[in-house]
Amino acid sequence: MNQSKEQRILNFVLQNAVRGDPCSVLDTIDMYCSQKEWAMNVGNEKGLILDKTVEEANPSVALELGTYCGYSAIRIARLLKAGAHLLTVEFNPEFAAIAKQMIEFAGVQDKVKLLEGPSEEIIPQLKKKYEVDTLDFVFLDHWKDRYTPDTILIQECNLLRKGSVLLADNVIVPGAPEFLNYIRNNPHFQCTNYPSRLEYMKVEDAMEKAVFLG
Ligand SMILES: Oc1cc(-c2ccc(F)cc2)cc2cccnc12
Ligand SMILES: [Mg+2]
Repeated sequence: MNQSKEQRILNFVLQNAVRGDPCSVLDTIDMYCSQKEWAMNVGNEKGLILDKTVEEANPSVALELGTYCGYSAIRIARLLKAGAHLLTVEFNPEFAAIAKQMIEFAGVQDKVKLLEGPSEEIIPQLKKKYEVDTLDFVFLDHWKDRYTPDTILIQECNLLRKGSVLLADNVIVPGAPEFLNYIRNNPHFQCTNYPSRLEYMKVEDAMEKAVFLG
């Protein structure tokens, strides 16, 4: 059975990156996906925006929707303070299996909890099953038609507090126009747009930050 692209990316990391060194894993994924096979990692350009947003938020509890191969989970986890942790949700079992190995190779597994399943099922479980009080940071990077319903669900589950930071990838490409309309017209959020480029491509993309005002 021939390998998936995601398996090829993982193998390239296992053979070329430094075990326990998150930055070398990120650089190796970026090298493979810019030179060999495009893949939907947030990449280094938008990754720098993600870094700055995470550093500014300095979250104790972070949530990621859309793990894929684990690139942004590693990117976020490497910046977390002692005792802080990231919960990352992946619906696709093949992707989750790859991400688990990628996260362990990078050495950030103690800071990351990978939850496999649909976001709409997992979000309502966060308080009771995963002992979350509130989320300090949320990275939305899953299917774009889930951005709005999951943002509403997160609010309904009382998971945000004054100052919680949401950051959404791909608001230009593939695009999340309905989410932009929802969040920019919602008086409970203060929004900022960060123009950038689609990972590994000379194509315009952007990230949207939304701070919950309570
Ligand atoms: O960063 C992403 C990029 C794309 C994408 C796919 C095909 C294209 F031609 C362009 C962009 C899809 C994503 C789906 C989920 C999370 N992130 C994505
Ligand atoms: Mg993305």
